[in-house]
Amino acid sequence: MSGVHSGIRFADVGKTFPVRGSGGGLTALAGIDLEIGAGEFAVIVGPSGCGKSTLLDLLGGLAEPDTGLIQLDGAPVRGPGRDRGIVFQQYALLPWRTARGNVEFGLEATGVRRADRARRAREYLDLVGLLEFADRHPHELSGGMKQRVAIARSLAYDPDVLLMDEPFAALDAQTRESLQDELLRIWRRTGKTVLFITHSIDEAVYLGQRVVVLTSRPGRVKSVVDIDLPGRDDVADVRSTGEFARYRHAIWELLHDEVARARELEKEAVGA
Ligand SMILES: Nc1ncnc2c1ncn2[C@@H]1O[C@H](COP(=O)(O)OP(=O)(O)OP(=O)(O)O)[C@@H](O)[C@H]1O
Repeated sequence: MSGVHSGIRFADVGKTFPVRGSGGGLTALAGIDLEIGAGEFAVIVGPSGCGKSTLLDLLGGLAEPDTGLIQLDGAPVRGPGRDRGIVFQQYALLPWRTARGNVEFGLEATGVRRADRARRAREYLDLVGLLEFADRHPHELSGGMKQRVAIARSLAYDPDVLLMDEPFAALDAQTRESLQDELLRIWRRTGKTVLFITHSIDEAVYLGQRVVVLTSRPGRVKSVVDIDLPGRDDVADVRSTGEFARYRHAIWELLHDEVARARELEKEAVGA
């Protein structure tokens, strides 16, 4: 929608939050260098509090970096925009609107004509398999369905990039796995660039073409792991394969020390 989508670039990005009463600051991210190609599915993992959400907020234009540069398609990010859709852990649906009404909501603000809104809402509810539930309100939908509505709502703008901050964390294991498959299917069909945050190593290995491991705070890129599971679509239960286990273990090892360090930091903060 915004010309040719050529990808995302973080160059030496840092973010420090002021700490009230101390005169100092808390550095959430420091020296982040990362490039994500157009159409790539990248997953970010890291210990709690290492700045994952902050990284996504910066790319979403919800916050500004203190140092460095974030570029989308070669141009600096200067605020939120319809070229980036965001899906959070909590569905953030409007309770008084139906599934269809929620998907149409964002389009209303952007001046899309009524007939076009209805067409797009139908198209994207169909894409997430919820066409039959279009007239239900959020309280009549399961958690997984609500999250699918939220995904449809983000996709309806036709953003180039989908930013997902632990979107499946609140769901039960089975629903989570089926939404992972659904997301992969949608990603393949739409060719969107996806940046996905998770705490689950399994989820990261299952979804990502690359898994970016961040250090404990301040978050830096510790390692980027290429995931190559060629048999993913042919194997009934790819999570049980030796290859999957090897990737899982490699990322676990990378994370292990960082999680321990993050715990120490937490203890120090409480003791301070
Ligand atoms: N607006 C803010 N003001 C002050 N501190 C903040 C703000 N937002 C985040 N932080 C702090 O910055 C650090 C990074 O937070 P962030 O939410 O990005 O981490 P995270 O890796 O997403 O954590 P989690 O895995 O627990 O969700 C944390 O220590 C957090 O307390």
